Amino acid sequence: AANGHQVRVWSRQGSQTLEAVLKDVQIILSAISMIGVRDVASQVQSFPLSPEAIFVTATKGLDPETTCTPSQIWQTIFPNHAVVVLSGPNLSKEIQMELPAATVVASNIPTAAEVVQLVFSSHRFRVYTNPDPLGVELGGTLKNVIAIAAGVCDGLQLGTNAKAALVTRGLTEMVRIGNNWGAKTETFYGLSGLGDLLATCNSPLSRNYQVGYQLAGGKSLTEILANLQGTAEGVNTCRVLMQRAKQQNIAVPITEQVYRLLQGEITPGQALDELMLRDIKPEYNY
Ligand SMILES: NC(=O)c1ccc[n+]([C@@H]2O[C@H](COP(=O)([O-])OP(=O)(O)OC[C@H]3O[C@@H](n4cnc5c(N)ncnc54)[C@H](O)[C@@H]3O)[C@@H](O)[C@H]2O)c1
Ligand SMILES: O=P(O)(O)OC[C@H](O)CO
Repeated sequence: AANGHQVRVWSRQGSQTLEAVLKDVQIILSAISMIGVRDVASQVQSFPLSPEAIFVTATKGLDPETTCTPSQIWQTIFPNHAVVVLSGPNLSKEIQMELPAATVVASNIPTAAEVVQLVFSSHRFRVYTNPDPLGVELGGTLKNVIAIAAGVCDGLQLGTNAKAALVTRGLTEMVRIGNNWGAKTETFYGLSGLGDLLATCNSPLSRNYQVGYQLAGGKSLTEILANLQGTAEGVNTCRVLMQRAKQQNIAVPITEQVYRLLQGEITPGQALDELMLRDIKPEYNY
């Protein structure tokens, strides 16, 4: 809107119908929580759309039923439309305050990503294109689980060394999962991977970080989620990821401890011991 584009907003709480909002639009940006993506995408399917309409997805989650990413859901339902992933270190409260930020847009159709780059770029929002939509989407999604662990680390006051080790090994875990999925390694070292990991693992504005921090403070997950403003996607992502890691035989030690903590099977202290006492090994398998 700040760039002079005409913008219409739809939400379940609003007065306008989804059909009216979508009439003749060129870009459809979805920032729905993962839990609602399939349902809303199916509703959109029943409305007439411009054949050139581009879908942009900002959701950072995984479908519990299929382990699909949000863009995969949109692309399956709209095979003839371009789908662009938008993801990066973009804590919404800071964006709202017009603080400077950068992000990444990625699509299998490069021209669609370039259109979205142009539409969203401003003097306060720097947008880069990237040719690896899966890697960009997984960066924003997988870091939420590590952000929960980072919140626990800070909540337990484990220190700067521990946090650096956790975030670095967290990135290695993200790369391992991403590679298994078919994403490119270098994408995870960019804004949508390392960039978003740094933002969420170091900010109390991150809901995922807050979940971890408050778990370390002794609150139950139910209590934390009941009082949280907005969605902490990492809780669902962690469960879906554990399912996929087991199926694909991927080593995900940090995700596994976050999962057991969220399930109430272990305490934050026990999760720490489990990670520290794992078998010693080389840093990388070259
Ligand atoms: N807030 C951020 O900083 C930020 C930044 C980038 C990306 N994201 C991602 O964007 C998504 C939304 O984040 P948010 O902060 O706006 O979360 P939020 O919880 O504040 O808002 C989510 C919205 O989705 C709606 N919704 C949920 N289920 C729905 C359904 N079945 N049908 C229609 N609407 C439904 C909710 O009503 C709500 O308006 C998440 O996946 C998040 O990871 C958030
Ligand atoms: O509040 P969180 O933890 O969902 O993080 C928000 C965004 O993903 C930050 O880029």
